[in-house]
Amino acid sequence: MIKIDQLRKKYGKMEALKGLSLEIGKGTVFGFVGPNGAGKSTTMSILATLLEPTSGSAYVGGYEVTRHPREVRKLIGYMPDFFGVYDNLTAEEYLDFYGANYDIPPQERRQIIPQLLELVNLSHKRDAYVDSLSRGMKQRLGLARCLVHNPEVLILDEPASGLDPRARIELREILKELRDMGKTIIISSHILPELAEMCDVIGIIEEGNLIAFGRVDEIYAKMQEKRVLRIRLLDRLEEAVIQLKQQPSVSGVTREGNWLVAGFAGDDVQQVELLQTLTHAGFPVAAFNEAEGDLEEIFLEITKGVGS
Ligand SMILES: Nc1ncnc2c1ncn2[C@@H]1O[C@H](COP(=O)(O)OP(=O)(O)OP(=O)(O)O)[C@@H](O)[C@H]1O
Repeated sequence: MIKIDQLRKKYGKMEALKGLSLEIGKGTVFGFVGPNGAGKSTTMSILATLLEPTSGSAYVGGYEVTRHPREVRKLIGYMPDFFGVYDNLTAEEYLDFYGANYDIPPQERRQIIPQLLELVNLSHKRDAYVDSLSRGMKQRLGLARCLVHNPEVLILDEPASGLDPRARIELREILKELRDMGKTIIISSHILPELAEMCDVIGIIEEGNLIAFGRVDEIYAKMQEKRVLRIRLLDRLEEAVIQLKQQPSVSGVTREGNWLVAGFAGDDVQQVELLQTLTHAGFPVAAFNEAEGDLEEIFLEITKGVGS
């Protein structure tokens, strides 16, 4: 659905994109991760036909963005990271205004707008002025705005930034609904775990280069292989080290005071079995838990070099 090929963008001497290439299939939720200034907004603006690349090409639904901007605009809904101010418009008027911009006839708009407000949980704010809405509500209204012409692709630039946890959950639920409707979604953030929950595929961009690209389920499968267990014993630590080293799922046992730290390649059932083995052998286990995996580190490790 989306193809980016050797995309470069220079702002004066500054090269914001240095030959970015990637492909996103139809119906995929793609998470675009990178620190501030990495080039996410630049890439998204090019896809949204608002910015010309210096060289390279980008396609949406088979249309090259610089050669067929009109066709591309019909296919996409774009939500920038900043909103303008709309002093005198209510939520409903705001959507109506954008619907009219897309030449949707008034009668059709009267049908679509209540549905959109319902989708983004803003039916009760239909007559509220846009400026009076909370940040989370404005984000949801912005999302409704990109949907007025029922686009196949959504390009959302940092939609979760500045939202409180509850507003983030609401946004995530709406994105799930949109994914179920078969939309292809590109969503950016500088926080990987935030995106991993709602995306199928993730790409990491740094200083205008794509440094990693991969499926989220593959990353989680890799995380399973790299689990770390922390076990606290009241006594008999050296004996327990020997016992643990005999288990095929355990590797690299080290001792930190009363704690044993062990690499573990197994599922939850095998983890329970390991605990049972220790307690049946009479070891005084006071604590048995799993250390949090570093998603970012594992992701980079398994997808290193992609795009370079
Ligand atoms: N209009 C512009 N003129 C000059 N430089 C720009 C312009 N827009 C962006 N840049 C620079 O290009 C680089 C990439 O910026 P971009 O906004 O694409 O990054 P980003 O990953 O979206 O970051 P953020 O999360 O901060 O939006 C940055 O160094 C930025 O300062």
